Amino acid sequence: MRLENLRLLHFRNYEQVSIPLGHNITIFYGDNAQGKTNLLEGIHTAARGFSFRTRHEEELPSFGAEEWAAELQYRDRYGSSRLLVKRYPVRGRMKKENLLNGNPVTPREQYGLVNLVLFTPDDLQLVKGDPALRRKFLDMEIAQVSPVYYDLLAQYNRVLQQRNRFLKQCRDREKLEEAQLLVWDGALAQLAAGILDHRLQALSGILQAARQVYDGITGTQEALTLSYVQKRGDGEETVRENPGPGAWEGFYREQLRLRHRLDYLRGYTSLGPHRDDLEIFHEGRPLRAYGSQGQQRTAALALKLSELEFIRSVREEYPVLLLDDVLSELDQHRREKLLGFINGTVQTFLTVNDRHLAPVDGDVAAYRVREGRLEETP
Ligand SMILES: Nc1ncnc2c1ncn2[C@@H]1O[C@H](COP(=O)(O)OP(=O)(O)OP(=O)(O)O)[C@@H](O)[C@H]1O
Repeated sequence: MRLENLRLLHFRNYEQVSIPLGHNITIFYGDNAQGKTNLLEGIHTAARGFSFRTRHEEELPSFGAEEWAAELQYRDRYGSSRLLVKRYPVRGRMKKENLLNGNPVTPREQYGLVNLVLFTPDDLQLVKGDPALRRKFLDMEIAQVSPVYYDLLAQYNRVLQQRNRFLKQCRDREKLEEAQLLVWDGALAQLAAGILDHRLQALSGILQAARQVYDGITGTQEALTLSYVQKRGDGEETVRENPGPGAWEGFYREQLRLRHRLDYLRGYTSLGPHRDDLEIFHEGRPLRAYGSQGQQRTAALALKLSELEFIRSVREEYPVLLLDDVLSELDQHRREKLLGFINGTVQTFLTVNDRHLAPVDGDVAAYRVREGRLEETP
């Protein structure tokens, strides 16, 4: 997968820009608040159809503008293509179009077209931070290579919202309507089972890839392990086996039913993939509790880089890597490992304050970014 060109129109602090992206590594460097991240956001928005920084698309047009567009030219093993995402006013309303080579694409179709791995300083919190970060990590990784998983997640979230809404209605009426709740349980159980099965299947590939990086940085051997933890509302359980979606569906039906009262009192669904977590261990000890900050960051780095191998193993080509402001957060040893790992294998776009923090050579382009203008430098 190679990105070839990015065009932005009235996007953030770019009035109009066209940037050739064909190099192995492209570095956007400069002072704070100049527009470096806006460029990665532009790539992401054109590729995926949405920003990674905000859900509020009214923030994207340049100040004073209403319409904006982001266009990406890329090449994969099927040839060259063009993705265009634009939003503009029509009769007082905003209209958004997502086009692949001029033809409309749905968000689902678009999601897997350009495989991207995005790494931001927030991801360095992957080990210690909120469980939602680790769920998002898993979900984004799997959904990119599996449209089935993408659908399961979308449907699950919809049914979960409906079940939660129903629980709140019951609470407001002070009456638990079990028969209706069982109907929601059935719909949710089937989707939850599919999600859990996909996650557990993906996990061993992710671990294998993450270990290569982790061992390479720490000089250990298979020190990193992962376990999948089911939060069950009234406790938690490590999942050690995967009996398959049929068995999980039965499990969820039963366990959701047993939690009717608890869920009614709380007004939300206390069991399911939306509550689960990943526990990350170094030599058998949870890194979250016992790891040094360095170990935690190394594991986070290894897990993020595992996405590259995981996607390649399924898609047979590397995704593109977007590194937003991560280099300055890593010490020299980890920085060198990271750059050594990507250099020459993965097309990478990175932002950094100081050009010297990215001492890469080969097929590299560097741009100094100043107030939404780019200047190519050696
Ligand atoms: N919709 C918009 N229109 C015009 N300018 C915008 C818009 N949204 C953000 N900006 C400007 O973009 C700049 C921030 O850009 P960006 O987040 O890319 O910074 P950066 O160069 O990555 O900085 P840092 O190194 O601090 O992360 C700010 O000057 C901000 O005012």
